[in-house]
Amino acid sequence: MTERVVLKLGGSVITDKSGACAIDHARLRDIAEELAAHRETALVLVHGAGSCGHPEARRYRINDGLTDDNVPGVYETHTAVSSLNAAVVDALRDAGVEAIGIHPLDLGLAEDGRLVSFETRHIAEMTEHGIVPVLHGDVVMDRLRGSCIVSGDQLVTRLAAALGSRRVGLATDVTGVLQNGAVVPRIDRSTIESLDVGGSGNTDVTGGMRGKLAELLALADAGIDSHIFHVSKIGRFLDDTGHGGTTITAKE
Ligand SMILES: Nc1ncnc2c1ncn2[C@@H]1O[C@H](COP(=O)(O)OP(=O)(O)OP(=O)(O)O)[C@@H](O)[C@H]1O
Ligand SMILES: C=C(C)CCOP(=O)(O)O
Repeated sequence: MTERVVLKLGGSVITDKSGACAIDHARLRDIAEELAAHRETALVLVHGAGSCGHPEARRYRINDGLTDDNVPGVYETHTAVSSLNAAVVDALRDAGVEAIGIHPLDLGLAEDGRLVSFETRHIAEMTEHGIVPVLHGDVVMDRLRGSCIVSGDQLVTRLAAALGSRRVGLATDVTGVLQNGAVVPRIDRSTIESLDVGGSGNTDVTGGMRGKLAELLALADAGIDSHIFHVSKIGRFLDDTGHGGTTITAKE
């Protein structure tokens, strides 16, 4: 079976998270060039929402559930993050990567904030043909709440488990998980207690770094390690030559 790599581009690296849907096209071009140089890798790409989705999700209180007042927020949030998805796909295609956008709203169903169904067999099939599926954190219909936000981080864990991926990376705007300014090289359930991990510095409805680590520790429990590193180290992660960030692993 093809060894698939699941890579998430943090919303903080492809948008200016303090602005209003401010897409960093120059950064996207650089990332796309790097990924084009690794065309032999069977890649499944996920990206976060950054400033294209988090502000809408917060404004319409999507995670609190749907009421008569906030139904348009499903459209507004999905449209914002879909515009970012189109920009990511365009940048990749311009660099010669056979990328195609996939929207979780179309194929997922959640219950109390967690995906309960999510088709991945077509995604596996795409990678067999050199297609790079590009998914994103999204608003998803929820059987209990009406709707919820499924983060790119939740998608990463879901995809890695479903596709049997052993290489899972999250590129962010920080060099890794930091403690007193220094990168913590390894985190497991026993060491996380002693760390000071917060949310995001900007609008973020999915828990920032704290939410990310909760997802990745659950993935580690299922036997799959993952890596958080600076976006400039994507090439080194793909080459497995040392990303200098944090590895999230099961307790030894
Ligand atoms: N101990 C910590 N080490 C590193 N970053 C931390 C820590 N605690 C909080 N953070 C914050 O977490 C942020 C990264 O999480 P964030 O969710 O913003 O990333 P992202 O995945 O790029 O964004 P998005 O959720 O939009 O995809 C950092 O920019 C930093 O502000
Ligand atoms: C806010 C939306 C639409 C998705 C959030 O995904 P994340 O940026 O990966 O947390």
